Amino acid sequence: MQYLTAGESHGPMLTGILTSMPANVALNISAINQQLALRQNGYGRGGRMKIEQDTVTITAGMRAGRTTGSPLALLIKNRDYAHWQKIMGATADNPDQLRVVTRPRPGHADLVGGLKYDQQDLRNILERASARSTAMIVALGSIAGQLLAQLGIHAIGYVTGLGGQTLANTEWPTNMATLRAVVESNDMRLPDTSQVAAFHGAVDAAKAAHHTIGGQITVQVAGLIPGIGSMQNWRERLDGRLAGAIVSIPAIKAVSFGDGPALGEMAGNAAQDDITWTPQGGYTRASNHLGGFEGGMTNGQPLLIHATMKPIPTQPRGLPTVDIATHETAQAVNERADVTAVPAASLVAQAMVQLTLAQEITAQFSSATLADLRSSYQQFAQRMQDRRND
Ligand SMILES: Cc1cc2nc3c(=O)[nH]c(=O)nc-3n(C[C@H](O)[C@H](O)[C@H](O)COP(=O)(O)O)c2cc1C
Ligand SMILES: C=C(O[C@@H]1CC(C(=O)O)=C[C@@H](OP(=O)(O)O)[C@H]1O)C(=O)O
Repeated sequence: MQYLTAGESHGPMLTGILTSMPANVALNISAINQQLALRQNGYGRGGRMKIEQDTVTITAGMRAGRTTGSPLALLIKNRDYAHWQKIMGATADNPDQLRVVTRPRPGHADLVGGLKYDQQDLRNILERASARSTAMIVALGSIAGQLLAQLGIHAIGYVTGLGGQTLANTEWPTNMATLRAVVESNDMRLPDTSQVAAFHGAVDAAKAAHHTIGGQITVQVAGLIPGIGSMQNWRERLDGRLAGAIVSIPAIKAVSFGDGPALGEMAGNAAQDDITWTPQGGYTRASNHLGGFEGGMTNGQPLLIHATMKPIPTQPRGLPTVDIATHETAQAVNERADVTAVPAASLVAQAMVQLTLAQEITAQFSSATLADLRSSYQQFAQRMQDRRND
């Protein structure tokens, strides 16, 4: 399974391709659109999210509501394109309307990208570096999620910290359906709704102070059997592949599993997950310090993946920079921006986890059709279960 996206932030549309999706999966398009709406809904987003109303159109790989096994092609239109058509250079004969960007923003791709691709107009970099592309990632991830759900695997991304404020309570629901209902009930994607007002306050304070904030995200995955991924070679370690996928999300600067950085401070005998066995339940663990991975393989515990998002780089009061046209000291361009996008990024992280798991599972098991995948996955699950009980 492979996926790619194309499209500029203020261009006409985003395009996505997803290959090797098993045949005969009934896709729920309104469920994809619901995820797109949730991605837009996060508290702290800028004016752009008032313009867009993302919905997906699937133009290939599906007939009569079911996948055919052919590559899926997706498109999401950019409503904002109506305002940017001239600036985006829809025709070659309007160079004076291009609104050239020459003052790169520290923390964005503008300067390095401009140098690398030899662009004097940094818009040619920022348009594609923009996290607008994450709308398509969420659509693709939702499709991967629908496939995983057929195997009883469910992922949810949520926010656990914002601008230095972190959730103290770790007693939020462990049942995935309840957790999802709580997370999707509030525009901060918090698993603890008693904290929503405080987190809104952090966004409001940042906005009033003319700066931006980052935060902390967790993606939790339930229902995975042990033995997905492998210790045989570094590329096959699933925890490594997930970490790479998460860090590829714009503005994500750190990723960890289970107790994460705290593991480095713990005594060795307290940092592992002791193994127990009962005739009824087979092998079990009383704890999940390691976040569901041993040797790069799932160990049957829920996955707990944490990510840190840096503050949005575009500042209402542009940061010190250099104008690339003159080399003079300048104030960075102030494109309209989000105060924070941690809630949206938690959905993007969820999508990247869904895509990576779907990639891994369709590679490990026979997957031309959903029936093939189900039977080979269940056969393996049974073998792991038998081993646990023998
Ligand atoms: C959902 C989402 C929304 C974002 N919104 C903005 C924004 O409004 N303004 C901005 O400067 N950066 C925004 N970013 C972050 C930039 O896209 C990112 O910092 C930039 O592409 C450089 O990549 P890097 O931070 O990974 O180095 C957003 C990121 C995400 C995931
Ligand atoms: C468009 C999206 O996010 C954008 C990501 C982004 C950036 O620089 O990454 C900059 C902003 O775009 P604009 O300059 O048009 O306001 C965000 O709104 C989106 O999430 O759909």
